[in-house]
Amino acid sequence: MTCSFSAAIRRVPGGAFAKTPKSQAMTAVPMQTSFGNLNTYFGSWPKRRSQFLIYGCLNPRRTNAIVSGSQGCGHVDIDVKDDADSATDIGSLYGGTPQSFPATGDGSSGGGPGPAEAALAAAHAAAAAAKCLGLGGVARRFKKGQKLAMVTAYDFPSSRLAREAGVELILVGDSLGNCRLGLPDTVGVTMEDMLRATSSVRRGVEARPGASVASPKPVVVGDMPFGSYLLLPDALRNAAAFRLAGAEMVKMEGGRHLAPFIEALTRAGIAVMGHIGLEPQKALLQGGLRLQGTTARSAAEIIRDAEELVKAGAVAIVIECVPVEVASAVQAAIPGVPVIGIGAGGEVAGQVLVCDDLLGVHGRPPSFVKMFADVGRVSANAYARYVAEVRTGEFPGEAHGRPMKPEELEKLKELLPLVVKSRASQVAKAKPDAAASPQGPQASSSLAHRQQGFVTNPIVGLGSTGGLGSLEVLPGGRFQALNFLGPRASPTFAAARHISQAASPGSPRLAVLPTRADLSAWRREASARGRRVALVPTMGNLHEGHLELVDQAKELADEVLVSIFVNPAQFAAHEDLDRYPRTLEEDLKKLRERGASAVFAPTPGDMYPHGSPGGTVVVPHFVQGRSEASCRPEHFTGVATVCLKLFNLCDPHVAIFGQKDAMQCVVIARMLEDLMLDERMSLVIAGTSREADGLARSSRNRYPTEGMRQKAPAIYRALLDSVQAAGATPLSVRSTVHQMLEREGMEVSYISVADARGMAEKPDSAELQNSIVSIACILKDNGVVSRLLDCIVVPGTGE
Ligand SMILES: Nc1nc(=O)c2c([nH]1)NC[C@@H]1CN(c3ccc(C(=O)N[C@@H](CCC(=O)O)C(=O)O)cc3)CN21
Ligand SMILES: CC(C)C(=O)C(=O)O
Repeated sequence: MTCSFSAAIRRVPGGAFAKTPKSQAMTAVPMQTSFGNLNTYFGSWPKRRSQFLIYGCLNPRRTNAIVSGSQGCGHVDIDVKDDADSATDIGSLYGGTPQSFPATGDGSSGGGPGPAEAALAAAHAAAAAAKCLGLGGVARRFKKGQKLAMVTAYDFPSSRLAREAGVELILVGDSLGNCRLGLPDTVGVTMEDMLRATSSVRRGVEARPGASVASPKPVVVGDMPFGSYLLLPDALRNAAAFRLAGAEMVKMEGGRHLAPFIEALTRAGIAVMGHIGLEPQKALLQGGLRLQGTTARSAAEIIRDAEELVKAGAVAIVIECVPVEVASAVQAAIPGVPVIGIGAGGEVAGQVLVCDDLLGVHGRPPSFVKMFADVGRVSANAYARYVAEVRTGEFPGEAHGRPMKPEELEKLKELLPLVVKSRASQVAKAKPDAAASPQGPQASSSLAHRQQGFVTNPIVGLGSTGGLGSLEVLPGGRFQALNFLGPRASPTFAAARHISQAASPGSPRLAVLPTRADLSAWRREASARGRRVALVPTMGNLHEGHLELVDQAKELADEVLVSIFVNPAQFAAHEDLDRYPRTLEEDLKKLRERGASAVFAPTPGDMYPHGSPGGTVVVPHFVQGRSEASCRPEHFTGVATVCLKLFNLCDPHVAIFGQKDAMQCVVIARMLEDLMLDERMSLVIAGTSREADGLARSSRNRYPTEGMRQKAPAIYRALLDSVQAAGATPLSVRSTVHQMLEREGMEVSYISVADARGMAEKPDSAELQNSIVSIACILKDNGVVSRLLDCIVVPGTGE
């Protein structure tokens, strides 16, 4: 430790400590300082060490007490061995003996580290995490051949996440403009924007990391925005502003013409990172955001630029969007300086990516980006759930609010008897028995939904004839009313859609995906483009009901993927698997006209490589023996299994089913919940699509003879009449429907009035609200037998 009394440790904006010249008259880095000491000017200083330097105090506990919040200014210059990667130098600075990290699981000490060793290890880890990697640390890792990871950050949380992940460098990129400010490109970003971002990023780096983080703090690089370094004085002033805002280095786009700037900045104590290849601030002159250095001549220019920048003092170089070989040659030409590539291959010292690109939150990432997570999608689901839960009253729940102390509440009631009493009593009464609450519709209905976890659109199935209204089953298996009614039902809307399709000839194009491999390629492309995907699973033989699902899917996502697969596993041996109508060409034509994006039409062998149903199946036990499952015991296992396969393959944001197959909807909703798929997708149940006379549309409607067709609408009429009758109960519905349909000569396989969530049959005299009334009928005519299904949902009260 040598004392030369030439520098001061100052607290800089953002709270970090930096080493600066003692007097303002001096250059940023004192001329007499040793080369080895240079690095100490470019990192920010760990608080403990700075405090020691400021006060020259050997007792760290005492300094903690003295310094907090002070604007420290001292005068000790020390020759710090910049060894931020080893956890020893804080100890030696304070006079401790260097300790080696206790080896975990070391048998010699008889069963791992004891409490003292563990505490020491934790202390070392904390000390390491509190340090700054600094330019010296980066240089050391580079010399050791370790690859360097740099990522952009623009604010506190993105910086904290990057720091906790252990990146070496954080770039406060001017991509702030297009990524976070909604600008068309990076050109409109101002110094003000960048400084605010830089100080926030600095705070994220300084925030106390999670307990498991042992890596030192990364170096923060400020990206000089367009126009901030046109003239040398601008460059100096603006770079200094970055330094004060918390950046340890600045990055500038440009070739050898920047050499004098880099020399001047370096002389002023500001480290510079060059940026060559694609320079987005110059995109207009470079022919757009495209690959650079594609010719031998231009590649050679780039390599010379790199050499000149390094000669001028650049401590690192970003190279963007050039062929792999060019980036590799740049690194070879400047072996002493790390080259950080983006879209430039792996033969360089490190990589940089825009955080929004790797997280999947940027709409249009460049093609060289790898998306490491689909955070955009996770977020979209979270927002959708939030909105839905606010609307249904599910949120806030009891855990999300605080009650008033009873005695204060009493006093308040006395003060304001009219206002307070009524509300408090409502809540108090509604709680124990929500459904039976005689209170206002608001309180009782929202609590009823919560109890049942079920919200219905009151119009679904009740008196409507078209495919109107729909239910969304939210993550967590809840149903939410979706309002497709307005625009869909209006003729103007239909006309507008017609015109918009006609106006773009040749599109929409329908991708036909006959194999899993085709699907997977299509799906990846959709992901890469940040497109939301809605899946409409079908067995083909498409009718208007399916096409209405496609319409609704278009409202919910960017791409509509329709699967067409006649699933052998859901047909029992005696059922009509072989006779099931297969009309692929017609189906494709209809989907093309309707504007679906893609059709996945696999073979049974592709879906069941080990034969159907295969060794592993999904069994929805909870419906066994109930309504449709009582007739077709294996059917729902086949349905759930194939849907799970389809969800895994298609990875949709949302899947849409028609409500007509009520039990199927309940089975899928429950599967999503039980197998925790609801974390990544939601389910929308669309209202049953009906012919003008009320007959539910079905792929099987081709079967009925003309005579059957005449009779079939009686099914829906019977359902409606029975539930709308005054004082209707589950018992009355069951018996009325039976009588009405048997009078028509139909055979009722079952008529079920079930709890909408679990499909448990409701007791005879239970409330009819929140039930699914479902039916299967057998029609016979001239030796032809047909089985027709229908259902309606009876909504809860108060909606
Ligand atoms: N989100 C985001 N990611 C970035 O990587 C990034 C930004 N924004 N903004 C600032 C600059 C601009 N960058 C970009 C932006 C787009 C392409 C791009 O689309 N390139 C085409 C290459 C076309 C060609 O080679 O001709 C591509 O398809 O990747 C490249 C770099 C890199 N930077
Ligand atoms: C793409 C990287 C290198 C960048 O300059 C930015 O994010 O602004």
